[in-house]
Amino acid sequence: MSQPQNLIDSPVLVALDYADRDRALAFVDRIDPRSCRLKVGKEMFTLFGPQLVRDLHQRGFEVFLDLKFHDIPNTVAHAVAAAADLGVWMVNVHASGGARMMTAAREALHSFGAQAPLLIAVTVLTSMEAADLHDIGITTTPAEHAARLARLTQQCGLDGVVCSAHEAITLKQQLGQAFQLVTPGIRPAGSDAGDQRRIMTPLQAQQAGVDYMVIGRPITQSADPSATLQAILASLQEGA
Ligand SMILES: O=C(O)c1cc(=O)[nH]c(=O)n1[C@@H]1O[C@H](COP(=O)(O)O)[C@@H](O)[C@H]1O
Repeated sequence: MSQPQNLIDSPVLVALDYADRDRALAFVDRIDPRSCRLKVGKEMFTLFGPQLVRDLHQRGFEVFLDLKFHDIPNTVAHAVAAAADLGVWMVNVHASGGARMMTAAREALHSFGAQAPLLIAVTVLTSMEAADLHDIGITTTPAEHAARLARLTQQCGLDGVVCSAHEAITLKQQLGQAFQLVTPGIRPAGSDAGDQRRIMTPLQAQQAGVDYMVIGRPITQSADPSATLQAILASLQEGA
């Protein structure tokens, strides 16, 4: 295990969603590991596997392994333990996998002690709105459904949830400050929403009390990704 010990204070998690490893690393090599953490998701992990995570660790970055595990409890428990073996800083599952699945995932991390990654659960994807939930038989609002899944996640002893920044204020009130909120669907003013639906600007998310904000395309697809990241960090510092 080669987990970097950055102890960084930045709330920004850059979603490293590139199909090209060289382009991804060219960006990574231009930024400081103290300025953000990196999220490796399904695209890059499928293309480049665990070696990519090791390469990022070697460069001093902490990594959120975003594979959103959702399977039978035994399979998810082993997958989460494999992520811990890789030394990642954070790993996630889908809360809709249910209480037994989330509990199995948490128990799989016991033996890692203080080296265990943060374990969080996805509530309602930020790309989903009420009509999408309705299609799959859920008739409550995204906010109500996210709150229900977040409560279940906390009861199972996980560290926090992935949700929309729109839900942050209510979830912090209901579940307490220590329960970590990770919010994708972050769009600096004027940037394209793309497939995201429940969005907020970085500053609004910070003011709503989120712990970590995931930002992908507004940074990675900008003409100068490292300058865009710096501008976002500066706007957050001004607002703090
Ligand atoms: O778990 C996630 O990170 C996640 C959950 C969610 O509800 N919505 C969501 O967008 N994500 C991830 O966050 C990133 C958002 O990227 P951008 O939309 O490009 O900023 C992507 O890598 C998604 O896979």
